[in-house]
Amino acid sequence: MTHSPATPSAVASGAAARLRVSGLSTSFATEAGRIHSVSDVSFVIEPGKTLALVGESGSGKSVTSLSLMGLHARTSHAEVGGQAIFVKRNGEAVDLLALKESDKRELRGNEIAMIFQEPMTSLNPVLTVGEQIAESARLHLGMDRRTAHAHARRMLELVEIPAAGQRVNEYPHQLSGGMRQRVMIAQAMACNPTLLIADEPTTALDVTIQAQILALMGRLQKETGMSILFVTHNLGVVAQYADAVAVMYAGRIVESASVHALFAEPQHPYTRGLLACLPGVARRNALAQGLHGKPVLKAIPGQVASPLAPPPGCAFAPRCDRASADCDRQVPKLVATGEARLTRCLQYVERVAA
Ligand SMILES: Nc1ncnc2c1ncn2[C@@H]1O[C@H](COP(=O)(O)OP(=O)(O)OP(=O)(O)O)[C@@H](O)[C@H]1O
Repeated sequence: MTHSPATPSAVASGAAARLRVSGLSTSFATEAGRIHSVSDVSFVIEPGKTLALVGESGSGKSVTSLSLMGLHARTSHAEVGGQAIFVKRNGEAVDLLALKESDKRELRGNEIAMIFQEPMTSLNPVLTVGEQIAESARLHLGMDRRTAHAHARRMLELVEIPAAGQRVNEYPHQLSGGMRQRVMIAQAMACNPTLLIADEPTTALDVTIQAQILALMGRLQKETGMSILFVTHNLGVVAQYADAVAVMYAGRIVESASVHALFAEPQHPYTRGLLACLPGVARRNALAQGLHGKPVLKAIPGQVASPLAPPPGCAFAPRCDRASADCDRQVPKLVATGEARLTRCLQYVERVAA
């Protein structure tokens, strides 16, 4: 394990944190060399709040969430450094990155649950949905078979699956995509997690179903007080469902702020570019419209730097219309630029230092 120097915590408001990630870095050994997919990522998620991790494809969002859960394939030769302090239900603080595998397994599916974009890759095709939900209840809550089955049915009702008594005995392939995503959420909620990591959970669904699933997650969050780390590339979803947002570019967080502050006054040139790429109406109405405005990230001219050969300075500099020669020399630090706001741009480093 490597350890990066401490950096300021993103979107820190002084409130107690459910999860405080500091200096998370992940690299993979590949035939072409070591790939640094995530570098020095820091953020805070408060109890009952949602932090959206947003960025273009390949920016390191999924690697960040998988690193927190210790879910990289052994064959990827992942090296993960930094700290991720998670506060358990009983108030005990543990570093997720330093836990033994058995302790990690105990937390996963119990205090921390995860849902992904494609439920078919996570659900077991040869078990009924009821058996799968019941299995985690038996494992983590110590329920006997009969109680766990009843619990599974209650969970399907909780996620508003009609005819739950019948569905509980069906196999994943018998359900629609939206229903399968509800089953994943039911499975995730079966042990009443305090942190839900949702990696693009609605991207594969059509807009109406997306809205229903996101509304369901919002309701469950209100009822249970769980925190959510929401990985997405959809700014509309961010605007409508998150409290705070961290924007990733080429493996680093380049800006973090409350959702309102970020949409009202984006600071980093990359964030400004992302928002400028949105259609005018969608941008103006993003906070109000959310999902129905469909403001999905659009391409900014130029290409994302290769993680195999990152530029020595700011990775966004080659695409940035405000870059100066200094930007190519050093990676800017993430600096506090306002209340619960951080930006990684030389312009702000200089402004804060002045
Ligand atoms: N196991 C691995 N081995 C080598 N490189 C990897 C591995 N997993 C991810 N990467 C690389 O790390 C970078 C970040 O990938 P990641 O999947 O986190 O991006 P993302 O922001 O989640 O993108 P998307 O929205 O497309 O899922 C990419 O360049 C990817 O190719």
